[in-house]
Amino acid sequence: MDEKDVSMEIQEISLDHNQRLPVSQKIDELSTETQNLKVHTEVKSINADSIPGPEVYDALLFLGIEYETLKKKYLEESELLKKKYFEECVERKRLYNEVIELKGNIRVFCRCRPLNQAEIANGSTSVVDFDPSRENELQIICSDSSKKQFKFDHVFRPGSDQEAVFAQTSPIVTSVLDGYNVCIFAYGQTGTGKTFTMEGTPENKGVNYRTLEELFQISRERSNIMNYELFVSMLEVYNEKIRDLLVEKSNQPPKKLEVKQAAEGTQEVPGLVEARVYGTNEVWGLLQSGSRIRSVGSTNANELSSRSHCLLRVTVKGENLVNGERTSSHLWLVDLAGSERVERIEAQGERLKESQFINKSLSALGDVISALASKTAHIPYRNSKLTHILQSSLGGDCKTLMFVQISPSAADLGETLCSLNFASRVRGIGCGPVRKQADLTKLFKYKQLAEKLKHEEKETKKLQDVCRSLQEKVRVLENQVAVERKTRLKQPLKEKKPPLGPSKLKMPLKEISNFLPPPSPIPPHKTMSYSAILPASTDDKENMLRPSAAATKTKSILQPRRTIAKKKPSLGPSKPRMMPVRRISYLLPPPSPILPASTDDRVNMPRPTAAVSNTKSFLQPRWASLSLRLPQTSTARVLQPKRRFSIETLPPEFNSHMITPLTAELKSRGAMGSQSFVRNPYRIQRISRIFSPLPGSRTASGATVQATPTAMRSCSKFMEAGSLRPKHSFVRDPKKFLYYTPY
Ligand SMILES: Nc1ncnc2c1ncn2[C@@H]1O[C@H](COP(=O)(O)OP(=O)(O)OP(=O)(O)O)[C@@H](O)[C@H]1O
Repeated sequence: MDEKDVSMEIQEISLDHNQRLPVSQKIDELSTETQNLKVHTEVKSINADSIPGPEVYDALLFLGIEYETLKKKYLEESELLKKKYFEECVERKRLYNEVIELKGNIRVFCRCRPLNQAEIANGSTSVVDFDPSRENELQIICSDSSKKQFKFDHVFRPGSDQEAVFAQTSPIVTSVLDGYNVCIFAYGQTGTGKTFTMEGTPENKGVNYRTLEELFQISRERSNIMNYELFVSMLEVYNEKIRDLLVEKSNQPPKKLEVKQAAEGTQEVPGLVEARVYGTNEVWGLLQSGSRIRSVGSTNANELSSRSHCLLRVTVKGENLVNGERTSSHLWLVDLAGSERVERIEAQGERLKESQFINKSLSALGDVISALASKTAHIPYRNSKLTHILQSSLGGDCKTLMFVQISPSAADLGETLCSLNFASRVRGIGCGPVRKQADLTKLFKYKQLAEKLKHEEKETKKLQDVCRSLQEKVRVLENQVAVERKTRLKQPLKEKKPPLGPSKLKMPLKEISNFLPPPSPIPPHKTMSYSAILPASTDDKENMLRPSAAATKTKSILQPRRTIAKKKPSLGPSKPRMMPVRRISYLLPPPSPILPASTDDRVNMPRPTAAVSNTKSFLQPRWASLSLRLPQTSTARVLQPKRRFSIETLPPEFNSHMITPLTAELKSRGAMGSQSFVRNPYRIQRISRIFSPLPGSRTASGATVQATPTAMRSCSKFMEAGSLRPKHSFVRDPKKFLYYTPY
């Protein structure tokens, strides 16, 4: 019986009897007891030693609080540091850009390669001379032993290594991280080291690799506030065709690439490979693979001559982690094809064609640079693929750096001078910040505006002075008028003449259009007063001009300060007497029926025509609108007033001294007469203006005519009412003048 059979038997026994064996039962009981004992012992030991006291809890609590405080402090300080760093970055960016702007947005570095083996073997000598005291200058010894000096932003001598070159270049390339578009290109004769400067060799890596290395380095440094993504594209422009250098060569024909304008206005090449790069390790391999595909050929100037322009584009997309600001900028690193003379390299066939394309695009680049220099409105970017691609990164706010590569060999003297002259022209663009130069044009405009403003201010000041002096004169005259008015008001009482008018008619000077005549030796009934010209019961009464029918009923109207007369058709045979009134408000009759052409009694109005009669009276007023001659015994017919205007007359003693522009002219023509021009009030206006006194002229009595307020008002009034406008706006104030108001 084997072991299997025994266990089967035990199982059967157990199942049969449905109960366990006493041994196994005992074992179970014992194991349970042991377990309980174990737990009991453990619990006992815990109670004794392991439960921490309240001091431990306190300590734990304290540590927890301290941990929280420290954590909070750390977070605060790191925030503060971040902020400070950000501020520093902003300030650095601002200062750096200021420096770049001051130096010029286009900078030119010159690099001279050493004499190569072949040249040394040929016994070629160097024609480039460097003055140790002048770092940025070089001299070219011409064939006639004369020296030509050139100055650039930096000059690298044959001994300068790649590191020294990049040390000067790095501030410009890194501004791409601040959101600026940057373009660096190497220009020069074939075999002068353009590719060496830009690409370099595995032992002496050039600007391209070092740039990416620097960009990675800085983006790592700024990682706490900035997040950068770097992309690389590589293309060549060969015979005016764009070729993607990051696409592996295949049997399929290459994709046709074109320059297109993106929605944001930048120039893009749709379909161009854009490789995201994360570190320097992959970059070198990528650049090398691109360079390998590049079109090269052998010329007698360079065994591995670049037959195309090689463009490396680094796109930087940045996100500011503090303020969320996003930037996207391009850095172009261009290795141009050699600027060689076709005949010099003895190019033929394919090489000749290549050279022609190369020279054409280089000349287009020269044109763009010239246009940028002369700030012409149109920059011919589209004349070549090269300039079209670089459009967004050449000129304006972009930062441009040009390496002009030269050979020291005497054999290359001509080409060297050509390259240096071109580079000098390019540098001319960057003489001073682009924005500053743009401001100069604006500055000139502002200067002109400022001068104009200054002149206008001067004029205004002058006018204000004139206005002030006129106001002063008016004030003086107002006082005089007030005194005169008082005197006149007293006089009629003394002489028992009818009162001049109710005192309530005392109006401010502005509203006074006339004064009553001074007391006259002529009996009252012969003077041109209201009482005289409005007899109560004769025909003359009807002939008198009156303002309205109602007016005649009111006595107050008959005693105005301003005398109102009505013109009559016939005034009788007697010689009319000159009114000593200075101004009379006159109501004009309708023109034709009431103004007989040939009676002495008519109202003789001055007019400047040759037909005017010999009567000099119309010439008497100096500031008068009209001189009025009225008969001593008038038999005027009452006429319906047509128009109302003011007439001024002057006392006869003014006659001989009155000189106005018009009288002078009329006198000289002998054309002064007495013909009335009442019919044409517009002419009156003009005459009134012309009759206004000459500045500073004085009357026989010594009064300054110019200062007479009536004259001023008279003149201004007509100027205002008629087509003749006052010269200056300040005399347009309607309150200052009485108006000639036709009604
Ligand atoms: N500064 C330098 N120091 C040492 N060697 C240099 C220097 N510059 C150029 N060279 C060497 O001169 C040769 C020609 O240089 P490179 O090919 O860069 O000229 P290139 O201007 O690019 O010519 P191409 O326009 O024909 O392409 C290379 O062998 C390069 O290593």
